Amino acid sequence: MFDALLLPDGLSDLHISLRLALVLLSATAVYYVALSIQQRIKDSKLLPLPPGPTGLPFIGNLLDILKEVGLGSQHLLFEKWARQYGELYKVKVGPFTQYMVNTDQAVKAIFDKPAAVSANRPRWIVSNEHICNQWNLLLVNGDLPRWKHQRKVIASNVGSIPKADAAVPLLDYESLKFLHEVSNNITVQQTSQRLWKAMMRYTYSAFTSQMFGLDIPDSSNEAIHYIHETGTAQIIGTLPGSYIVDIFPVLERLPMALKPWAREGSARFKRDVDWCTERMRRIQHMDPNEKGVLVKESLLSKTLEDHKNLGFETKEEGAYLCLMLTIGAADTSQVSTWGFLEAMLRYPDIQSKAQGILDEALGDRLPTWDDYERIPYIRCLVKETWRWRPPVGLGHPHVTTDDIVYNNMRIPKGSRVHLNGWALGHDPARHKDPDSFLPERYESDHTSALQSINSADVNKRDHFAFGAGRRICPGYNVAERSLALAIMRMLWAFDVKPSPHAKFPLTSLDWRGTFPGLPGPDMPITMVPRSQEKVRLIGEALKNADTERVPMQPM
Ligand code: HEM
Repeated sequence: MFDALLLPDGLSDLHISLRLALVLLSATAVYYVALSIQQRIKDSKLLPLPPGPTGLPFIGNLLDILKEVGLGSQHLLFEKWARQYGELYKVKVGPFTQYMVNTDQAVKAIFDKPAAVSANRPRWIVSNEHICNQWNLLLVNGDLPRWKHQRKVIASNVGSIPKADAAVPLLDYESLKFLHEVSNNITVQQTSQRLWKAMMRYTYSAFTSQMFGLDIPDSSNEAIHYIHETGTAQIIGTLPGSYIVDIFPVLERLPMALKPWAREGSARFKRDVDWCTERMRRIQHMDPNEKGVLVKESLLSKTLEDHKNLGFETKEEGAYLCLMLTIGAADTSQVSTWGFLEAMLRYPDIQSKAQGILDEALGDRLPTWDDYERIPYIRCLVKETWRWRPPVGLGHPHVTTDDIVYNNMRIPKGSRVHLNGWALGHDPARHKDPDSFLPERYESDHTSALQSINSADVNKRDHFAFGAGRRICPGYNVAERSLALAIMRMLWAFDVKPSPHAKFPLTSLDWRGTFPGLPGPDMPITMVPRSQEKVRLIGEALKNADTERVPMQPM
């Protein structure tokens, strides 16, 4: 019965191998043709994805986008395309294709539901692999054990409600210092660049205190520049086309001598680790009596005091995470608060209304975080600020690890998907009169950031400022406390008014910042104390806070 398998006379081993190879090759070819037919049959049932704007060969829509970047209005271009092409469109930015996700239902279907499938990041050779040595959770893939571990550390030590509540005393203190600096210095009150710097000190210090247990006492502290510059270099490295090796990854195979990006990136990583380690040593060697409770509560102290260093492979990685979290938290919080001031500048009636509500609820008492629950209008202001001026307006890209089919359209495995945050917040189908700042639109929404993000009905989500899916910002509970407190205290203490050289009508594009759609330091505002009594109360409150708290060492 095995005769058929016997070799006919005259067939050499070579012939047999050739025949076998031929059979294998044909089988593979048949297999791939079958697969491709199957995919085509599948695809034929799907609608073609809206093609998106037409672009030039190879560079795609890069020129259109760069032109708008020059004008500071790239978010408006992506918004315009969303209105033109609908829920989902693709755009070519040089050699990269980006899928822009423009409706809440599409966000749910692409980011939330298949969360594990849309949790990776693009490959950023310079930014992720060299500058950050794959230690920065914002840049690494979602299936990396380090990402999972760092998210766990953040959830249990920084991001949960109890931990966010534990950070309120730091926010209290730093916001008080900000009020004090502004209310006592007429030059700061009247110069928007000085106000910007004072606000930067405030948000940077709030987060270095929380992460490192070290604060930033004044705006000239070198740490502000260092942190800002480090974060900027990392983000620039993620922009399409910043580094040639991200376009042609094969270049990464060159010897080190021919890879300046790798040498410079690794040197930067070493510099950053040294910077963090120096601060770690200071905390390690601090006299225990000098360590106030807030220092002990910092993420760095907890990492050092835990006998397993919170599970980090090295203490240095823990210290580095403190820097990454400060980078993620400080600028976004600063520009959120600055965006709120833009609203107050342009909507004086809303400012007066909010001040009236606060005055009625508090009299002349300084607002605290506990007042947030008691004064629903403040929640409306917080939500409206993040809808109107989302700090990450074009989303941070996720990469898919499998095909995703949405509304009969297929996003192939390996695609870059962006939550088009600005377009979503300004979608007239979602928000009536979307370009106006109207906190009243949230009057019947009493949800916290946490509740809204977890709302089963995506249509009820307040906004998408924190992203979506598995990579959603882990700091939203802290961010909500930070913005709410800043809003209450600034409204209580100051009138926001146009500066004498403001050009009318006020147009955001005249004072654009580096975050798309958000105002920068040239926004023509002044902050005038509402009364001398308030200035006195601020001084008294800061004096009491200084006596009660063990001073922190500066960064
Ligand atoms: C106004 C405040 C903030 C805004 C608007 C904001 C927004 C965002 C956005 C849009 C993302 C990307 C989400 C995605 O990929 O879908 C993100 C990621 C992140 N944010 Fe925030 N954020 C804020 C504050 C904070 C704070 C206070 C912290 C820490 C205490 C923080 C830590 C992070 C980290 C670590 C990531 C990376 C998460 C990952 O890739 O897994 N952020 N944030």
